[in-house]
Amino acid sequence: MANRSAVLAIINPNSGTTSAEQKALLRDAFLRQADALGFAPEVVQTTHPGHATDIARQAVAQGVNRIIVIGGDGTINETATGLRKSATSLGIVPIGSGNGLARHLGIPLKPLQAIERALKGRPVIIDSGEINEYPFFCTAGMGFEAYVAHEFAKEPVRGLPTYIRTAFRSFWNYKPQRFNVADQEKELFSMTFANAGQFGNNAWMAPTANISDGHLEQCEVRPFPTQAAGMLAWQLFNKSLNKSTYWRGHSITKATVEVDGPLIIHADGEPLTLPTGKAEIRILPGSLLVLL
Ligand SMILES: Nc1ncnc2c1ncn2[C@@H]1O[C@H](COP(=O)(O)OP(=O)(O)OP(=O)(O)O)[C@@H](O)[C@H]1O
Repeated sequence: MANRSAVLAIINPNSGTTSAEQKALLRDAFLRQADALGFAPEVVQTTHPGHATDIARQAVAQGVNRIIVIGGDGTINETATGLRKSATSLGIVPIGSGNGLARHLGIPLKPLQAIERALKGRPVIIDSGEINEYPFFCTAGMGFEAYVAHEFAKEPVRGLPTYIRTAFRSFWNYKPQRFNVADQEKELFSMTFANAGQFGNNAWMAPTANISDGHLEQCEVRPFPTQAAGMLAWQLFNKSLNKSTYWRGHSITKATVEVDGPLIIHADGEPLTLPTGKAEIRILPGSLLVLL
């Protein structure tokens, strides 16, 4: 028999709210479909945070062509980190809480369809971003969205209902922050660096972001009166936040943001803290192959 092309699936047992049984069914479906299509499939389950990056790097070194993540944006981030600037393509089977990258790219949200897409799809080049040493593929940001990411990480249960509750509670506790951006002091509710247009769950912070144009969208939301919150939330999910007078966005390739004291940020929803208070953001054009 001719040599079969290797395809590796990485499963995060901790992603989203899918049960262990459902994940086992997806693993079996992946193995079956890949085998039927003539691949030599293998599955690895992550055992700890950061594990997916190591697995991906090892697979790249072994010349594996396709790596398929069965997980959420955090696991996709970790895997894609190991694949940047390599010839190995990333397939996405979204089972996370937000699935921002999959939604932006139009990848099916039904896992069986997504498996088929990843196995039959062709590699398409996209950009990625970096905030200090942390890569991101969807969005990175600071202000309210970072505050929510840090609060969400403290919750014992993941998933959309928990996220909504956390965001709602955070809104009442959060105070807009002062940022120094390009030597200009500004008070902002939030600041986002968008490679993809949305955070996940169709919350479109950057409705016009193009994931392969060699630029990030820097989106700023000014502080707003409480009575404007409903309209802003509606525009966020209606993909029309760029029509709001509180929103401002422009295309960048790099940016520097500073605050007094440690800066809390997120990269693809993962909560991080920059102890120096300084964030350097940049685009890495055409740095990842995604199976579409
Ligand atoms: N075996 C494991 N045990 C515990 N945590 C893990 C394990 N493997 C990976 N992780 C961590 O789980 C976190 C969450 O995973 P993931 O992003 O896939 O799901 P999610 O958060 O539910 O989805 P989304 O990012 O779409 O909200 C990641 O930060 C990853 O580092």
